[in-house]
Amino acid sequence: MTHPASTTPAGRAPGRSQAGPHPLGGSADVPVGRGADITEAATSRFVTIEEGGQPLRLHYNDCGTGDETVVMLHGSGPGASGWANFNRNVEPLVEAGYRVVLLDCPGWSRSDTIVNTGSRSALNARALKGLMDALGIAKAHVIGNSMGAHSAVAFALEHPTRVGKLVLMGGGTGGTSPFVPMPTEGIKLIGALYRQPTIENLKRMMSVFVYDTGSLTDALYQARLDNMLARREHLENFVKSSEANPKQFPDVGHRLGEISAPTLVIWGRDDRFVPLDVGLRLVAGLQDAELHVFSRCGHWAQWEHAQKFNRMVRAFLAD
Ligand SMILES: O=C(O)CCC(=O)/C=C/C=C(\O)C(=O)O
Repeated sequence: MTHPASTTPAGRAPGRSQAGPHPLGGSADVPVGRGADITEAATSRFVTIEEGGQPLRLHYNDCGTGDETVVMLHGSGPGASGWANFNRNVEPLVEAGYRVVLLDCPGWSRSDTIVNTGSRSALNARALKGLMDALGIAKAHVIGNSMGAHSAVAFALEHPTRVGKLVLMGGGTGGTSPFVPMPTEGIKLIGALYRQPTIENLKRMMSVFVYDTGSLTDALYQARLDNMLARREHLENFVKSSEANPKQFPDVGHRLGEISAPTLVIWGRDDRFVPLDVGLRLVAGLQDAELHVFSRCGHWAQWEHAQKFNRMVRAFLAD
């Protein structure tokens, strides 16, 4: 894989964690503890790792304290971020005693931009390893949504001793569905939105994204649009990456049997981005997996059915 240097100004020492805004004070390296307000601003951090011989600055949110860490990896939509994807899922895990880390993958939100011509699943897995190494996290449970699930599987394949349990929603491997025309309608709408980032195209994408569009507020649309337009280079570089390599998320179905990590697979029956049969492939291929399907649910199970999702994940991780 080759890619131009990221936009990070040279000279930052890889592996050093740097504070983002931290109104609660305290060390840049100390996550916000239980009980303190868990907000995006209070938990915002930066770390610089090395990728392809270049410094790559990553943004992440570090929430709670605990002996066990849960890392959450977001999806590939324009304007996505760890916080945008998982803000309904952080506090229940912090309250259960976990440290929760939300990574913004390279090319999203406040992480450095990048043109990726290889496997984006593998790139994100390297970023996760670099983050964990920088933070001294030896092992973590990994929760991945869509692209985040593809990346979690790539990480488990490359670093099996660094993974506790996996929770995969709406993703986990690329490949062709035997039942649904590809690219799916949702993936086509994501591509259109990257190329023409307008509120109209955002609403078109989100109208397919979740089952109950009544839950999508103007505030959510605006926040998402602001996120998208704040980093136009991310949008442009996603398009360049896809043109250079249309298979950003390769099919690793033939390698799923290598993964022994206990895995909870969760899908929306009405997922119009990554179809349910990918979930069936995961359960069939992984060594130790179980599947839960939500009816009345699209591509964002952790958001659309947050309370039940959080209860299930807490029980699965504690088991
Ligand atoms: O192309 C794939 O297989 C992955 C698609 C994907 O990751 C989409 C996710 C979108 C979001 O999570 C989002 O827009 O928040």
